[in-house]
Amino acid sequence: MTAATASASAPTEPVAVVVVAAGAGTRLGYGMPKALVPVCGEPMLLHALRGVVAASSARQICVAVPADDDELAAVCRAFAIELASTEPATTEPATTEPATTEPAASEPGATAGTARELGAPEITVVQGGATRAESVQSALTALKPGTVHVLVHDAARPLTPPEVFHRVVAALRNGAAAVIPAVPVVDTVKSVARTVDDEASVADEVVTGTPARETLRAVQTPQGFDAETLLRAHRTSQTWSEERAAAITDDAMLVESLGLPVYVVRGDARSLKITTPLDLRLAETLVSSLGSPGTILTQPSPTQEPS
Ligand SMILES: Nc1ccn([C@@H]2O[C@H](COP(=O)(O)OP(=O)(O)OP(=O)(O)O)[C@@H](O)[C@H]2O)c(=O)n1
Ligand SMILES: C[C@](O)(CO)[C@H](O)COP(=O)(O)O
Repeated sequence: MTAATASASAPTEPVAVVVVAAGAGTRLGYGMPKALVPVCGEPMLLHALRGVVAASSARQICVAVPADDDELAAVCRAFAIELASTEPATTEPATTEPATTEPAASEPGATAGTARELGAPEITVVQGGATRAESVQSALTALKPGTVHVLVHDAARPLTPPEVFHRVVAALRNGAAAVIPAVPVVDTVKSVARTVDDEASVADEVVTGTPARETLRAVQTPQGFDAETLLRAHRTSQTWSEERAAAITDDAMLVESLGLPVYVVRGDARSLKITTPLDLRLAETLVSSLGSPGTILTQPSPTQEPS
């Protein structure tokens, strides 16, 4: 199916959301995994998970946490309980499998059973890897069979408004195999090179070019994919050299490398990635003034251009 021929009224397909939360948060500098750092008193991951649930009808949320983590897995367990106490019961028959036969949610591949029994998305916890791409790969191995669409979302973007998820899912349902949210770049962007010899005493870098700004976008998450395509893209990247693999900064570039189109939908300034202490302060200001992801649904973005 192509984007041009797909029908907007296509039936909904099973969606899973991968939330990557295994990063160290070195640039934030809190001495703990970034996803655990509190945003207005609650772990960043919890804000992100609430945002995913408020926005999407995912049947599974697969969270990649650091290998030596207990605390983020505990956040996931607590969230599954929170969901179970707020979600209406499903019309599907409840599983007869007792929750106690499932592995604890802190174990790789573990599922928090309570939420599943009540029709909320399954929360699955896996061990992340040394890089973001490896964390995604680990989560992909734990997807439920039959998953058709996968969204990959950064725990470090805890304030992504639901509309962004909706745009991504709509593009998938309209036939895209890969779709990313993005915003225009506001600064003039330069390519640079390290200075050498005499120039090095003048400055560290020198400009090599100025790409046309109208053609540039700052890319956000969730990035959405046809599940088979994303799996194929990650499998292919596992054959890449260490140097090439180290340069992977998002999932879309893996699909690009397969020669497939990656479509772009409008992102949102509120979907900022918390990377530095200044980003954290900004996020806290946004939560204080607009509320948490589940409660900022109806607020227009202060920086959004009219659609
Ligand atoms: N090995 C890794 C590295 C990153 N991530 C996740 O990928 C997202 C984007 O990464 P980034 O913001 O760069 O987070 P960190 O890697 O934690 O940041 P830093 O480079 O400052 O350590 C985050 O949600 C992060 O948890 C991950 O799951 N596994
Ligand atoms: C995936 C991403 O958030 C898109 O902007 C970004 O590329 C992650 O980059 P990082 O290197 O993990 O900070």
